[in-house]
Amino acid sequence: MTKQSAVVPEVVAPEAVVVTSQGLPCPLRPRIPIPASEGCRGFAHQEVPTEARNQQRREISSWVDSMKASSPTHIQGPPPPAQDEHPSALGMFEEIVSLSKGKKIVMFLDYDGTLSPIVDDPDRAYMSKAMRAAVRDVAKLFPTAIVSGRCRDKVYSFVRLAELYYAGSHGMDIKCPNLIKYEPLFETLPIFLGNKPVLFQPASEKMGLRWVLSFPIVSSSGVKVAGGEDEGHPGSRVENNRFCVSVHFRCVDEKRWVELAMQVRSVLHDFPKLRLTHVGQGKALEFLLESLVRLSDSNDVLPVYIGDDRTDEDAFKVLRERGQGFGILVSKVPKESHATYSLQEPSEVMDFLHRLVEWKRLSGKGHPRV
Ligand SMILES: O=P(O)(O)OC[C@H]1O[C@H](O[C@H]2O[C@H](CO)[C@@H](O)[C@H](O)[C@H]2O)[C@H](O)[C@@H](O)[C@@H]1O
Repeated sequence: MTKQSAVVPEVVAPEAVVVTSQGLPCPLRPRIPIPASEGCRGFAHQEVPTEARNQQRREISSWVDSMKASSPTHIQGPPPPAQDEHPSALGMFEEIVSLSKGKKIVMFLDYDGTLSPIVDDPDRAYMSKAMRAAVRDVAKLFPTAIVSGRCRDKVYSFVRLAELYYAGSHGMDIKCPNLIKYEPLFETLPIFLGNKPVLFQPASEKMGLRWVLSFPIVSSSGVKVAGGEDEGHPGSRVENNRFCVSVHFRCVDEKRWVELAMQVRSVLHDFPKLRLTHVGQGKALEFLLESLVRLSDSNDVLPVYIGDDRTDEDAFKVLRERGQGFGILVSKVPKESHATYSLQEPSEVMDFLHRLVEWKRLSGKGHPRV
């Protein structure tokens, strides 16, 4: 990262907890069987032995800590200093484009915190017109995918560019562009040709997510956990992302996060197919590389993934493990990351996209192959 002061006054703003219907590892699944409640509105109050409850609290606390540490942040103060481990992608731009020599760049862009600034109200995380224009220009030159935890329709309603790939619900809902403009890249891929969008939905709506959401999420003590007018945890919010649910902590008093996480967990015991977890975007990236663009075996492809939070780490890791392409972390503060480079905020992401377009236009004839 670029400049940073020694002490950065910072309010840590946590990522949402994600409840997903995918069968992912589940660090927060209750270890103690809790009797099922009758019906779905009420959740039976149960006595959990004190030692077990303390153990649960310790687990949750450490999970909440890791969520804080890996989440997008609000910075109040001067920008952070250079971070050697993840040098600025703008500062290293020449090196980056030299890595792409003879390769086809494929762009993967996270949405929240990458293309739009983090804001308190998830429904108002708008993308600027200038950013939309930058993404549109990039997509004219390189295959470009938006990879998001949000429901695909929602992220599309913010981005509104039909020529992109969209992976919503952390990769559980993937759609190709209506019009494929990259035939020269995909000559071996009849799946893309013919103007037919391709959908990939590994999760199933039969898993009951809609049913869960049609009721208030109520804790075992009868307190509504999240969503709307919530007396128990003011500021909390549940977001329906179609194949997963986000429970937002950002506007909840930090002292209540552990309690809120414990309530979310206790509520979920009646829904065995749902998991409370951090999910990642790595699977979406792999799917797009392997199953859709079928570029994974290709040595002449350079995937570039830009993202800001823990779910993006998964994708950075995939790229590192493949030894293919690289991740760019969007963060104002130093973080442990599998990314190779960094950018501080969405405005720098836009600068990077502009430079990529300018470089491509100067160096090539608008053909995707470098
Ligand atoms: O993968 P992403 O596109 O980054 O989606 C991850 C989550 O993004 C949204 O939440 C985050 O942004 C909100 C708006 O700035 C912010 O209020 C919230 O605190 C952030 O966690 C989205 O609302 C979630 O559903 C996504 O899981």
